[in-house]
Amino acid sequence: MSVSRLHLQLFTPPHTTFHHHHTNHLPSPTLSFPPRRFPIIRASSTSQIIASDSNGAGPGVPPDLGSIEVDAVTETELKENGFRSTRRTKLVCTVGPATCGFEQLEALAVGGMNVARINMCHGTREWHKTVIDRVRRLNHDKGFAVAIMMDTEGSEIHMGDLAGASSAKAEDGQIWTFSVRAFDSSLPLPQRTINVNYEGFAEDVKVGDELLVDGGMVRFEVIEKIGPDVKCLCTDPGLLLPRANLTFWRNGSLVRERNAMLPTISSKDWLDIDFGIAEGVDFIAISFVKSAEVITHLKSYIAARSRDSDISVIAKIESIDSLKNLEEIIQASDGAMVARGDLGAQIPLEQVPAAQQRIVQVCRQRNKPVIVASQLLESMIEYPTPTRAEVADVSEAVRQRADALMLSGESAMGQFPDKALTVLRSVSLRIEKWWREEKRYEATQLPSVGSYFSERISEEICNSAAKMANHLEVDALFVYTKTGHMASLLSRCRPDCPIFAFTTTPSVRRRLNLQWGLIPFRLSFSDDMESNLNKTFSLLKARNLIKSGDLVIAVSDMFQSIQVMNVP
Ligand SMILES: Nc1ncnc2c1ncn2[C@@H]1O[C@H](COP(=O)(O)OP(=O)(O)O)[C@@H](O)[C@H]1O
Ligand SMILES: C=C(OP(=O)(O)O)C(=O)O
Ligand SMILES: [K+]
Ligand SMILES: [Mg+2]
Repeated sequence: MSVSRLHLQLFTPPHTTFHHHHTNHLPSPTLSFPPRRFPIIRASSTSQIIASDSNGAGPGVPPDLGSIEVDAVTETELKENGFRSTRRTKLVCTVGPATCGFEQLEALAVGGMNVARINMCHGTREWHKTVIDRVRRLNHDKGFAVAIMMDTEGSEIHMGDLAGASSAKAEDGQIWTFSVRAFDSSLPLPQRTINVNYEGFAEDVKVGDELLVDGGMVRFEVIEKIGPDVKCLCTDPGLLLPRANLTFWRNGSLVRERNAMLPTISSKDWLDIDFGIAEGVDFIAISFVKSAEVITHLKSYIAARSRDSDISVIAKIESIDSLKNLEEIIQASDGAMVARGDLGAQIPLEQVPAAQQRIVQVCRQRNKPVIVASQLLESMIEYPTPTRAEVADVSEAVRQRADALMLSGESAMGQFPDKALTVLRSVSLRIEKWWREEKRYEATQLPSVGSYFSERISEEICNSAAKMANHLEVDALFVYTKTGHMASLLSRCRPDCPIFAFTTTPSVRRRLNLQWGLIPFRLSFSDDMESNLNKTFSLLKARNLIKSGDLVIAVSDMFQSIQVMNVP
């Protein structure tokens, strides 16, 4: 065999960190540590590698073939299409009445759902628990690694439940009453009456204000206030849906009176968060985030409550304040969502695309996963094919290289959840392929994100490894990562080849599912890279996921090196 192996290695103390502000005063880490065990660049024959066994057993001992876990769908995709064409953009599906059954969830998982989202605005905690249990069972029984995201209700102003009706039609010229009264829930609501959840509503609105349902799907004008009741004239007819969001506008701008003082996390949200922690969800998405403090506060709450504090906090960017404080919020969070539904009700619609572009870019720079959400395929709630405009919108999010795309009503209550997922999948694949073929390297500058010198070394290693992978046209990047950090640094570079991320814990593996280009595997590994590589090669080869001769680049967070090699 004429395979060669290139090994670049940097030495820093594994557990010592230097604050980079101090690097002028401290000796360089490379100088203060023992001499290198290997030359910086080494070429060696791969035949040596096969001889040693991962568990320290001698040659000839069969490797533990059952000990690598990869998502069943990804495995099929890798086998059928080879690595290069796997999907890089991740898919989040909101689970609702249309998709909460076990078989329906399975169909979504088979269709490529990476993360299942439950929206605490709707349904009961028992209902959500059933969904969580089903996803867990699906993962356990069928070999998926679908992560669970719980989305809080937040203190938005919204309509009540329509007393059980699935919708109500508001016609042009009709007078409707929006009321903060506590109606008897066992009785039907009086005709053309809508309950509002925000107690200050009747005080805050003024005659002449415009009332927008779901950011303008239906419009009213406030014509009279009578105690707790607000009489409104319908000016743009449409369908009112249970718990639809309400905003009111005066002289062309959003009214933010006492409602702007509502807490980001309401008392009901805290109960939901406790529920999420108890259930061990993987992500908690926080609605209507206004500042970084609320995120920091929640993160310390989670760290104190949950055993391994391994729940990621996603900031939903959907308010004027969240755009104002965007950089700090994203810095404090573990990821963000471009929540275009409410965002489009708070800023003029024509500003939403630029806001999306900026949020995606800031997330990428700060190395945080970002989800583009809401109305991607809205027409598919009712129709089996998307509009051309929707396809163009999905393409744009993929072209911006967002980590993930999300379905809301399309999967929660639409008639074609699986078809909608197929559209996201095929459009993602096509645009990603087009990007690679056109060699559209972006000019995006990736600033350093770490504050410690050792973190900066990891970043430089990942940046270089990704660049080498592109230039050498390797088949895959391998990353051995306990916390997932090195994997995210590679993902941030958006390399041409997929990234096989090996991690030891199931929860890290599930969370990596949200990040662009990562194929997460669970594998127990040691601090010895030689044996990790041997073990991985034999396990993946045994499952026909890689073959002799494939060119890979490997990095790890235990050992600061870049290795280039052919699979033996
Ligand atoms: N758990 C649920 N139970 C009932 N309906 C749901 C549930 N989750 C979502 N839905 C339905 O799907 C629609 C779209 O979901 P989503 O976008 O998450 O919520 P919203 O419209 O409140 O922003 C909701 O308006 C609601 O009609
Ligand atoms: C995703 C969003 O939030 P929710 O569906 O909870 O309103 C949104 O507003 O776009
Ligand atoms: K929500
Ligand atoms: Mg929202």
